[in-house]
Amino acid sequence: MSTKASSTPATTGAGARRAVVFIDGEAGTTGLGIRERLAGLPQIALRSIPHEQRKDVEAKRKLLSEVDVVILCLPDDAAKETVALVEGLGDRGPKVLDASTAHRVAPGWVYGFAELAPGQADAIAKARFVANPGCYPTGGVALLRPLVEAGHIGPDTAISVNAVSGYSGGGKAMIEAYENGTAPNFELYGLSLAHKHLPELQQYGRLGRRPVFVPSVGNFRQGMLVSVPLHLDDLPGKPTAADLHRALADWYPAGGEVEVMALDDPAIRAGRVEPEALNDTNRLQLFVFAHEAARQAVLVARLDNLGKGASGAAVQNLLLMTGC
Ligand SMILES: NC(=O)C1=CN([C@@H]2O[C@H](COP(=O)(O)OP(=O)(O)OC[C@H]3O[C@@H](n4cnc5c(N)ncnc54)[C@H](OP(=O)(O)O)[C@@H]3O)[C@@H](O)[C@H]2O)C=CC1
Ligand SMILES: CC(=O)N[C@@H](CCC(=O)OP(=O)(O)O)C(=O)O
Repeated sequence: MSTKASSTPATTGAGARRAVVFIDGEAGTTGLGIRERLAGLPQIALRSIPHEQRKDVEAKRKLLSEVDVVILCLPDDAAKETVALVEGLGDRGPKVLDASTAHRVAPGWVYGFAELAPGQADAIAKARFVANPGCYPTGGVALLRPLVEAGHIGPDTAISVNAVSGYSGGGKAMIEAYENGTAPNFELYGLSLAHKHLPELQQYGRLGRRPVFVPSVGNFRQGMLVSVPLHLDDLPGKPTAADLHRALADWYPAGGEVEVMALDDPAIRAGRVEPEALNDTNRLQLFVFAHEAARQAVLVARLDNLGKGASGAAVQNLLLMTGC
């Protein structure tokens, strides 16, 4: 797979070339999660910079010219700096998979949500620059895009998205605050209503109006729920909850990472759902809760913020980008 003459020779037991990958920010929460997942994939060879040189620009530039793909697990500003180094290398530069927020709605970048729409996985496979989605938009876009495409959500429909995340979503600093007991057990945040995930949520959800987005974080390490309350009579064509469920089920192929839960699923019958059931997986579950007589529904997405919301999706994209 490697196309770089100077790459460390990398062969599988069968002698086939392996894709050579550098994770910039490999010691952070997302980087570590990707490394753990890649440990079981012999078709990927990892290259690293010694820890004490991890922010050394020259060391980075050299390694970038020797790998097939760089995965950016960095704060936004640092991600932009590494992208500038890659661009400076021209054709000798690697493909880029950016896990930060820096490029998700930037021109020239492909959104790394393979299940977004037909053809998206192919677009990721062919792209030089791929932006891994945010954890919350992964759930929100997965719920909303099919309903927009089916005409159940119109350009004028007002949408609110509520969500709760495990504290690992805030990276090393938030993990430390929760684990040393200095963070609250639960809090709403983003209440200036300008969370960094709004642009991608609106763009890839194809929402005509800016949604109201209210995230929250609780005292559990990982796991996530994203929910969208709906008044069915306010939607175009006044659909039933079964209509919404059918639109979701028709959109996602059976057997993929996105699973539309049956209307008689135990969680739906019980009227409750918890956030941790998909931890350490790359799966995403979608639920339609409803009170048909009251003409109300609540859509819920469940995922692991570190799985399909970050490192799991990154590995899925890496395999598409390398053809491994
Ligand atoms: N945690 C999550 O659930 C998700 C995170 N993301 C995104 O992924 C990115 C990384 O987040 P996360 O892993 O949580 O963050 P962490 O804070 O856990 O890790 C960030 C890592 O980047 C390193 N770093 C910072 N600047 C540089 C630099 N210039 N060169 C090399 N390394 C550098 C840090 O090292 P040091 O500490 O030594 O400075 C640290 O190890 C962010 O953009 C985040 O928004 C995306 C989806 C979900
Ligand atoms: C609990 C918590 O703080 N979560 C983070 C989002 C984590 C994430 O997905 O950030 P990316 O945009 O880089 O993907 C936040 O709200 O900023």
